[in-house]
Amino acid sequence: MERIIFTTDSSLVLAELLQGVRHDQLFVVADKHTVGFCDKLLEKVNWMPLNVAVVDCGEENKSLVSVARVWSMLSKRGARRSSILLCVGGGMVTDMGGFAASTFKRGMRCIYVPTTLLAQVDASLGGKTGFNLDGLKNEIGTFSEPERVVIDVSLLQTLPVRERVSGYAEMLKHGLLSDMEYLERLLVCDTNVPEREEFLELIKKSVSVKNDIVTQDPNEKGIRKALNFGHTIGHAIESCSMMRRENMLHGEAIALGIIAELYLSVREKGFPGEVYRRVREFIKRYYPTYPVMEHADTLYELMLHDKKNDRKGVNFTLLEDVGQFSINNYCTKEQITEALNQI
Ligand SMILES: NC(=O)c1ccc[n+]([C@@H]2O[C@H](COP(=O)([O-])OP(=O)(O)OC[C@H]3O[C@@H](n4cnc5c(N)ncnc54)[C@H](O)[C@@H]3O)[C@@H](O)[C@H]2O)c1
Ligand SMILES: O=C(O)C(=O)C[C@@H](O)[C@H](O)[C@H](O)COP(=O)(O)O
Ligand SMILES: [Zn+2]
Repeated sequence: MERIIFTTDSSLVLAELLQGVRHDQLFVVADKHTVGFCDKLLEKVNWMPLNVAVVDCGEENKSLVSVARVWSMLSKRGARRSSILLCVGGGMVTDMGGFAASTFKRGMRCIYVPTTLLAQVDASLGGKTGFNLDGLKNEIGTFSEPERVVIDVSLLQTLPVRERVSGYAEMLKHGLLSDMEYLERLLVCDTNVPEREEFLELIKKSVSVKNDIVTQDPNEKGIRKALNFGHTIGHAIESCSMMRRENMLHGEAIALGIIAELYLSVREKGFPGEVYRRVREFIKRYYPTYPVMEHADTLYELMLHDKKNDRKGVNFTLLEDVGQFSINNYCTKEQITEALNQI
């Protein structure tokens, strides 16, 4: 956890972390919204606005074009391996910027300042970096941890409610993977008007759930596949929606994936039906739906690209109970279609 710093004064923390880094060796990547945070974040640091790469917002820009923009800026401005790339933004920026850092000159130093709920509780942690290719999620990527992750929940004040609800889906996943007490707290918390202190506690709990799993299996050989719960189907929904140029958010797609994969868990692993129904009801109340049955064949084709798959077929993490997961389960197209029908 030493890598993860919680603070309410991120500009002070950054000034300390960047002490000794020459101003011409500090580089920044942000998107068109989050670049607005840089003046305040770096108010105590001598930095050069020319050393900033600004990419367009949104999942469709988690792309090779954006990565190349970051690489070009680094190269033209004389970045070295010992330079620092500061990634300021949501999961799009930390995944894509982290990838750029992990490959520039085969790896340069990197620090994340996650500015969305989703990035603070999930995307900035654990070292998965990458970008999308031909509509497929994170098709290209590396495992590479930033040196530090600076989590400042005061940065979330400007986050639109829809983005906050999206991030909450990954917290629900963490609740399902950890214990009933945490899941219960999430299910009774109003995602629209969270009470600040309580919300900080929930964020810290999610960070520790993710961190505990990643520490045991950083390269996803085994139990880290638990963190992919909801994603076999969720990523297919997200890709389908991205290819159709709809604007579905990662967490919105994962929430629907959680419904379907919990249903499979009830059917295949005896997950308690009552908990499934409560989680489904919560997701139905707060998240937009998607016409999955209209796209069932496309979704199945997309699932065939899931990174967890091997020759046995489409690979699912399923749950036996809250906090008890089972990895490497293979489901048939018929089982998957029945699960999609529950969304
Ligand atoms: N590496 C991982 O382990 C991991 C985990 C979960 C998700 N992800 C990835 O994360 C991405 C989604 O991340 P996201 O939900 O943060 O989306 P995002 O990075 O696209 O940000 C969402 C929007 O919010 C804006 N924004 C960011 N911070 C803001 C703030 N404080 N105030 C106002 N607006 C703000 C952004 O500019 C953007 O328009 C997906 O690509 C997903 O695959 C990665
Ligand atoms: O950290 C992990 O491991 C996860 O699976 C977390 C997910 O929430 C995240 O969306 C991740 O990027 C998915 O990775 P992928 O390997 O399925 O592309
Ligand atoms: Zn995710």
